[in-house]
Amino acid sequence: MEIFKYMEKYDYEQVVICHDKTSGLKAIIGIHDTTLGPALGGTRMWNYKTEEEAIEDALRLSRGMTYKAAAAGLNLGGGKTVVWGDPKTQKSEELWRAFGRFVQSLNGRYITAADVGTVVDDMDYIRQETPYVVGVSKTLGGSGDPSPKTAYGVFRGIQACANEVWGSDDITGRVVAVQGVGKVGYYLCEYLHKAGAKLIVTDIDKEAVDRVVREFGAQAVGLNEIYGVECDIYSPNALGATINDETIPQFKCKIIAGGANNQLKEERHGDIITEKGIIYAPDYVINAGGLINVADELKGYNEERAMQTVSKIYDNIKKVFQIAKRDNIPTYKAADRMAEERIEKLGRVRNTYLG
Ligand SMILES: NC(=O)C1=CN([C@@H]2O[C@H](COP(=O)(O)OP(=O)(O)OC[C@H]3O[C@@H](n4cnc5c(N)ncnc54)[C@H](O)[C@@H]3O)[C@@H](O)[C@H]2O)C=CC1
Ligand SMILES: O=C(O)CCC(=O)C(=O)O
Repeated sequence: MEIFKYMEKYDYEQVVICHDKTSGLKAIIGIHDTTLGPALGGTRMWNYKTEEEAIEDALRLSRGMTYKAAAAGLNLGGGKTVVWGDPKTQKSEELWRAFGRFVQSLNGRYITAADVGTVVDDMDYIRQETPYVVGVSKTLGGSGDPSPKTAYGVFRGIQACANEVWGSDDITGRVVAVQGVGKVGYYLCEYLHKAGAKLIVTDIDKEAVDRVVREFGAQAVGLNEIYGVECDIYSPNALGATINDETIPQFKCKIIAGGANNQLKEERHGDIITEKGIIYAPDYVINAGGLINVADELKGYNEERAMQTVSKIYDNIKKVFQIAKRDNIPTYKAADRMAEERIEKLGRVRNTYLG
């Protein structure tokens, strides 16, 4: 991979390669854009096959965070770390503390958090070396598991979609097909059930399915059946890339709105569902509740305030729809435009010399 070519193409600011022999730390911090504020994004620990794969992931993910933060209305830029290693066998206190010292050396340009392969305990070790980490334990002033907040944001996004399609936030009697009833999916089902929706669910974890059937009266279906069920809303909360050439012909829904990351297999699938008349809530706008929640820690965590900000995902989704109509483009492109416009305008505002 030609790093500078890639950085130039997508306008990256910085890539930091961190190594510590004692702990075996191999980490790559990607800082994409800090126009709006310090770059915030989680640390992913993964056993990448190659060095190149790890660098590519750090870059791709950090750029995604720029868009997520900008679209959420946060004063934050985009960053992400990948730690190259097996999260099951290669974690240690010294590894996280070595990493924490690298984060500290950036003096607040980058703030880390948890991601795939990392948990609150890892963040607590990092906190011993730097204040530039969020998603730490509640006893350290942190906000704990972000999943319920992510689910609340997805629920608010679904209400915005309902309003767009049926002219009302009320989802009483609407049928929602929920794929994945893990952390986010479970809490989402709870919100939907309380709001009077009917649930059809699937998950590879039978116990997780049984729980939502028992608690929320959901109907369980097979893993591949979920795409073709008669429903009003399809809500992906498990895997990425479930909007693809195989699934699109099966969809009977009017709305796609869920918490999973990277839902469109390819961008063109966003065009195809728009042509089919399906309203799509762009993933990084609707699933920003976790980010909004951890970002609140920077002000001294206040759960009520965090929930109020998460609730605004309703307005963010509505704004995406307005831009899509204004510019006659699919919603996934409108989301990018909304984020880019905010960065550009505020970037210019922040150019003013303050003396
Ligand atoms: N937890 C959070 O706050 C956030 C999560 N996300 C995204 O939301 C999605 C769900 O995240 P979590 O709930 O935290 O993860 P999780 O691991 O708790 O839940 C995912 C669920 O999907 C199920 N699953 C896996 N493969 C499946 C398949 N082929 N068909 C049906 N179900 C399948 C798993 O068994 C599991 O129950 C992920 O894409 C994640 O990246 C995005 C933003 C924040
Ligand atoms: O929710 C978190 O813990 C950090 C935010 C983040 O990295 C993400 O939303 O992907």
